[in-house]
Amino acid sequence: MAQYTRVSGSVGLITLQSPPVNALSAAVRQGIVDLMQRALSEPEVKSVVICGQNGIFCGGADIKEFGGQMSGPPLIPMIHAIEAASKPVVAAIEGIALGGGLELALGCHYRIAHSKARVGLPEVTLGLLPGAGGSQRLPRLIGVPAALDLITTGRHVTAAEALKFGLVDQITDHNTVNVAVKFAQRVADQPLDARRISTYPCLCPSDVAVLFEEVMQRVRRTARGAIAPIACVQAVRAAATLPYNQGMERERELMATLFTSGQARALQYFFFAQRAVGRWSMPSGARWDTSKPRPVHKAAVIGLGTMGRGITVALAQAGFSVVAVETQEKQLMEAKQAISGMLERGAKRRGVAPALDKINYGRNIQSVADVDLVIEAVFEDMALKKKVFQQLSAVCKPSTFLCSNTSGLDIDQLACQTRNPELVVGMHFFAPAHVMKLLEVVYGPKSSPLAVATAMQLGKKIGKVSVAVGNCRGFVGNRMLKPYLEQALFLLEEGATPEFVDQVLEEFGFAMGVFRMSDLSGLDVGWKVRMADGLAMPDPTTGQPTRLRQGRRYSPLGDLLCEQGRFGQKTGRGWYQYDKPGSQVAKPDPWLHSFLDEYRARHALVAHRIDHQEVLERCLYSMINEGFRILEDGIAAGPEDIDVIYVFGYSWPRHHGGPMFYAATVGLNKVLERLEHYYQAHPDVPSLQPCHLLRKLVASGSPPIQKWREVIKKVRSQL
Ligand SMILES: CCC/C=C/C(=O)SCCNC(=O)CCNC(=O)[C@H](O)C(C)(C)COP(=O)([O-])OP(=O)([O-])OC[C@H]1O[C@@H](n2cnc3c(N)ncnc32)[C@H](O)[C@@H]1OP(=O)([O-])[O-]
Repeated sequence: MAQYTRVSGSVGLITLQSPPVNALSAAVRQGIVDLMQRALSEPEVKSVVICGQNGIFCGGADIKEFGGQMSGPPLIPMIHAIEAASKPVVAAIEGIALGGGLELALGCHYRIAHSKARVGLPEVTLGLLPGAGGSQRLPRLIGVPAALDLITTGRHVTAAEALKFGLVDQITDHNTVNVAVKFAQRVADQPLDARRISTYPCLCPSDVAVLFEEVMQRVRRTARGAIAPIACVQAVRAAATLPYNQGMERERELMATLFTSGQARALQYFFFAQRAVGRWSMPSGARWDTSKPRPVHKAAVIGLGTMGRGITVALAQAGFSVVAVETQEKQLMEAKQAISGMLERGAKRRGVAPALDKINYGRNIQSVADVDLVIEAVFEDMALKKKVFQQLSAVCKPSTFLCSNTSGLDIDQLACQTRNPELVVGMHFFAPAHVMKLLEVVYGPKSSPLAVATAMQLGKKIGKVSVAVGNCRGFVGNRMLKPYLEQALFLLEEGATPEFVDQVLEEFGFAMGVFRMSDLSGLDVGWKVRMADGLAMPDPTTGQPTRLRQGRRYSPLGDLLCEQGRFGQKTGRGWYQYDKPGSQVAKPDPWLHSFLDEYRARHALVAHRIDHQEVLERCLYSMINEGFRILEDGIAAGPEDIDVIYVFGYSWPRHHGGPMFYAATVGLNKVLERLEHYYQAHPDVPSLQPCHLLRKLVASGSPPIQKWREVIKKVRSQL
């Protein structure tokens, strides 16, 4: 919807009204079309201002409309009509002008922005391109290099940067609508021919062909299979090489392909999934909207290893007072230096002062007595963590929330060490903790909704996408990773090479295949965990064969490499070889290939030809199957939680939506059928056995992902 008022006698003011972000829904577009006609037909009106209500200009096209039948006036002719208007039209940009919102502003003859406004063309992040003339007008206004940057990255720019580009005509610290109205009065009788961006020539640098080639190469490298960034480059190239009308035709063709693509559906699903995880719920019925968080002013971090340092930086940068505790003097000094360096570099990047004074360092746990929330980040060892929780419980105020940064240990066991187990939750950060967006907030059986709400709120304040999950070994992310890693090892045993498995996964869109990732993070990390679990050594008492542990198939390949000191990049050898320890350039290692041959011969394994499809299906479907088990167990409330965890924490390619969305696009019956096939071939691998919920969903006709929660509820109620 949109509202019309006449202000200062001669200015027609059109206000977009569609909370929360004044998206260009069918009703809003109809409103703009009708009210523009009205403003142009009223003789007293000499100029027009378009603004948005509640200090927000426009968040772009209404993404909710994309899935269904589009109705109402289309955007392109609406924007053309504004540009062709005989009276000056001024966009008064407050808050944001994004996507179609900025394209609307580009159709206006002038743009006035508030100094705190942000503008951008983020369509690429939704699998689209700026298809309402944005790809053609922006390069004509700000030049090809800047337009390519904005359109291919989708980044939002500040009003100051927009002014520098010439994207807006003026910025103001005052009431933007008032300033725009005065401006509109001033330009009321000025000629408009020079203000219609579609008539501008597209000014290109002399080496424009080289520029396009470079950008295309960069985009192909970083897009990891995403098609929208490539189409964005092609659309801008059309602006640079074709007359406006032909460029618009090219924009339309490219947009038509993107609009109906699976990638656009996945990215738009993911947009809403990211927001859905904030509306968390617990199996007890506690929810985000009925559980109030308690404010946290002062926090503490215990243990200043890699994770503790990152968490301290994240807290300090967000403005929290932090008590950072490390009992070892040498570690404390090193940590202090490292944290200061991280804060200084971050502040320099953001052009602010480093938050060094937000942190008080100490060696004594007593110094956390008065904090509101503690994040324990000591070594991943249950006995050690239990001891720390006992101490914290004795030292802290009774109301202090006690959180553990663990990647998979039992939160309940830690809660049991404290006086107030209801105030204990897990906060699983991902390394580097001040950079990675994901936070798993883990509730145990005793955790109160208050504690979950407070941890979720804290996560939001430090810029994380927080997902509330239940307590089980590995929580959601690492629990699903286990069958994926396991399949990758089995594939090596059966004839594949690390290079081939990685290549398939990287072609799918992962930033790194499983073996390159393992070399980067260090093979010894998992080895230590497997040793603690009694898995890494064959059991001499039972005489079990080495490829069978605890009753199921087990691959000792990783353990065997570790026994040889091959820990990955840090030792210069792992699944690959490196020029020297610490080097990042992975090269295939002939030694490893012979080692695999010998291993297969020793275990009488006959290598067979493993193709692309088998790698992808076994690695991904076994992981997805675990995802269904997680939903069945109530560890994640819905598929969106799993998908957000995987995209933000495990570099799952966003244009595939996340593992659960991917399963829905492949077809649940196909996933089920292939899992059955592989389970039959490998009956000693329980993770390949299709789980009950997957069967139930298929039996219910494979409903769309948005309806899975209903089936999940039924399955859980029957348990
Ligand atoms: C076809 C021609 C070409 C044009 C293409 C386009 O324009 S493509 C579009 C290009 N535009 C973009 O890509 C911009 C996408 N939006 C954003 O980046 C951010 O939402 C924000 C920066 C506008 C506000 O951030 P913030 O942290 O302050 O708030 P928040 O993020 O929590 O959102 C609040 C609520 O608004 C909802 N909602 C938001 N936008 C839209 C929308 N366009 N539509 C529908 N809904 C939208 C959002 O779902 C949420 O709903 P909930 O969960 O409360 O029910």
